[in-house]
Amino acid sequence: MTQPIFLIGSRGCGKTTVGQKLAEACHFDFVDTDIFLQQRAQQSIADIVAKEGWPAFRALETQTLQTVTAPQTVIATGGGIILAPFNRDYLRKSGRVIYLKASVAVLAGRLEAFPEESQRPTLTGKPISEEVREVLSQRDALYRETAHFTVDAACEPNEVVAQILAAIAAAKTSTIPVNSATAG
Ligand SMILES: Nc1ncnc2c1ncn2[C@@H]1O[C@H](COP(=O)(O)OP(=O)(O)O)[C@@H](O)[C@H]1O
Ligand SMILES: O=C(O)C1=C[C@@H](OP(=O)(O)O)[C@@H](O)[C@H](O)C1
Ligand SMILES: [Mg+2]
Repeated sequence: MTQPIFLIGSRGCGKTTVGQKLAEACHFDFVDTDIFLQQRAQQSIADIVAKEGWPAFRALETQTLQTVTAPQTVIATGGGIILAPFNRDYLRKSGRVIYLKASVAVLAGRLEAFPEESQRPTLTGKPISEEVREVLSQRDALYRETAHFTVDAACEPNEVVAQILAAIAAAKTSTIPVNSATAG
């Protein structure tokens, strides 16, 4: 299996953390669209959004997604990558897409502990747990329609990696189409 593996899901679900471990486990390269984009732009996401607005960030994100997509690579995306229909289609066509799903309580707990505000400027102006609830209710269906597999992102990172590897391995040996083989 050399297809890229894309990790999608809400802020704080662990895409960056799990992505690094998954890449090590598969002997794949690792790229994070947010880290790549900020290095290229030589500024933080908070600065890009403050100066140019969210649409400018979203355009850079779509460009970055295409630039970093490569075989044998695990790609951690930003939580809003699935907002653009182009990105949703591109992700599904270009590799295996994994939704790291977690509850509002788990996500809000992690984001309150590690807000990383330079990478995660507010999306709504509301307190973290209210924002997480509102944004997840808008995006959950988009994550589900984009993903080939959904995993439980509330457990510890090595366990999330194990779930992803098991889902990919099961799909390889199954005759059932990927979409109907899992919750995703
Ligand atoms: N499975 C996990 N269990 C506990 N903490 C986690 C887990 N995954 C991520 N974290 C922590 O949550 C925070 C956000 O993780 P991160 O990987 O940056 O999420 P994302 O890239 O999806 O926004 C980090 O501080 C990270 O250490
Ligand atoms: O949910 C979002 O819209 C965003 C999530 C962030 O990435 P993480 O999901 O890695 O925190 C980052 O791309 C940007 O702040 C926008
Ligand atoms: Mg991240």
